[in-house]
Amino acid sequence: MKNIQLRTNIDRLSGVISIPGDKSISHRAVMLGAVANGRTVVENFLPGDDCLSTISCFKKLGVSIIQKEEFVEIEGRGIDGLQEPVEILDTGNSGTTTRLLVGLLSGIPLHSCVIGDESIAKRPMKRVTVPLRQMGAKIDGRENGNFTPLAIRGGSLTGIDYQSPIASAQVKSSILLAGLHATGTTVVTEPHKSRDHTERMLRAFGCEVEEDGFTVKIRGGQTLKGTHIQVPGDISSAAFFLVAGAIVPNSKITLKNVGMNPTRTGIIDILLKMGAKLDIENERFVNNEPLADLTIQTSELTGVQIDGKLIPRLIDEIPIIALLATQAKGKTVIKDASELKVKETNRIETVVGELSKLGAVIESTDDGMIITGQQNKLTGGHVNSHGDHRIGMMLAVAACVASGEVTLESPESISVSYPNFFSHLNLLIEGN
Ligand SMILES: O=C(O)C1=C[C@@H](OP(=O)(O)O)[C@@H](O)[C@H](O)C1
Ligand SMILES: C=C(OP(=O)(O)O)C(=O)O
Repeated sequence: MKNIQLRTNIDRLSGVISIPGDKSISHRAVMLGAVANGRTVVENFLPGDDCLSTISCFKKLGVSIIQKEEFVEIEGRGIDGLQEPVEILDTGNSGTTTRLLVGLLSGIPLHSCVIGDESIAKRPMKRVTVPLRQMGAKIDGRENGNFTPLAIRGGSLTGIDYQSPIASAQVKSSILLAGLHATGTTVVTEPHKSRDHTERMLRAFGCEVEEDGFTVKIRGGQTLKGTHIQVPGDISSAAFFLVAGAIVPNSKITLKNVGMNPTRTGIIDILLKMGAKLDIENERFVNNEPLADLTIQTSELTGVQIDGKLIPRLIDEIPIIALLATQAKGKTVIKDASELKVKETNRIETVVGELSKLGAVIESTDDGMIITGQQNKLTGGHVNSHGDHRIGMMLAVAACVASGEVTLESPESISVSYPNFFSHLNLLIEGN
């Protein structure tokens, strides 16, 4: 897509929007639905490019998946029912699809080949191929299985007790999905708790999963029963408008149906700690996942320190938190976030580089960044998403508080997780 001119110098955001489905939960609904017995219906599925890549891979594995306007219907083939794919499984830009799929396929006696786009080809896969090989999976790939394309010959796995060196839901979920097909029990322990959507959804499909602190256990050989899933709105998508509402003058916006899983609500903790005027209403549960409606207003903000166990609870929100910090009083220091270097882009580099172009005072560190809030408008500039959806959306929100013209290169990446992002932003600018 061509460069676009972003809307700048916005004097007010107002209105109500319903946040689209959670990306992590949408992926898992398709994956678990595919290996369940019977039909699974998924409401509020996120039709973002990443989740469409998951659907396309499972269709190639012989699963019938019908996408309708209101829901997605998956005819489960049972735990042993996936077909050997004739074609290569293309996971596009999605790390979640790649790592969870490789875990699931490791346990099934099929040969398959998994490939993604240029960004996926640079993202480390050893974090899953090492434990999966310990379980008995035969996986080949560039640099001894660290990079795609990966060739998998699955089957005959044995449960392991794995201490993960990183808090990563993709690592944990990949091993748990392999563990479904392994003999004995598979145990994963993390240094901090990562998002637990896989555990919650396995239970919604009738599986037993034990949790004790940062340890999760699954017994192999369990069957899944097709179910009805209602996907909550994605808090990682809501984060862009939470920040926009807090920093654009004269704003008050309500975001409906936001997933409030405590492993994901680090952004809420940070907004409140920085002094944001945020109301949480209508709290409820759907399919073992908490939801709420959030109202945010223009706020006086103060810088904070963000580190340690908070990092996995807001890892995908760090680009937009960096923007938030540019509009706060004082310094914000983000530490312990070197995982940012292995996302769709090196997000320490892309956040610091792109926000600097708009006049922000921000510097990178080895494992994070330091932002000195200016409390005045950003400048104009020519910025680039670098093919990273979260960088693209962060820059579109940055433009709202920029005084000059802002041009965005590679805006198309935004459809990876939020295809109707610009229509929602325009609705709030026009005041719906
Ligand atoms: O499991 C998931 O759905 C995800 C886990 C996180 O990655 P890591 O597991 O690499 O931390 C996150 O950054 C990603 O957007 C989605
Ligand atoms: C890191 C992300 O996703 P994934 O790892 O699935 O590509 C993200 O959505 O910010």
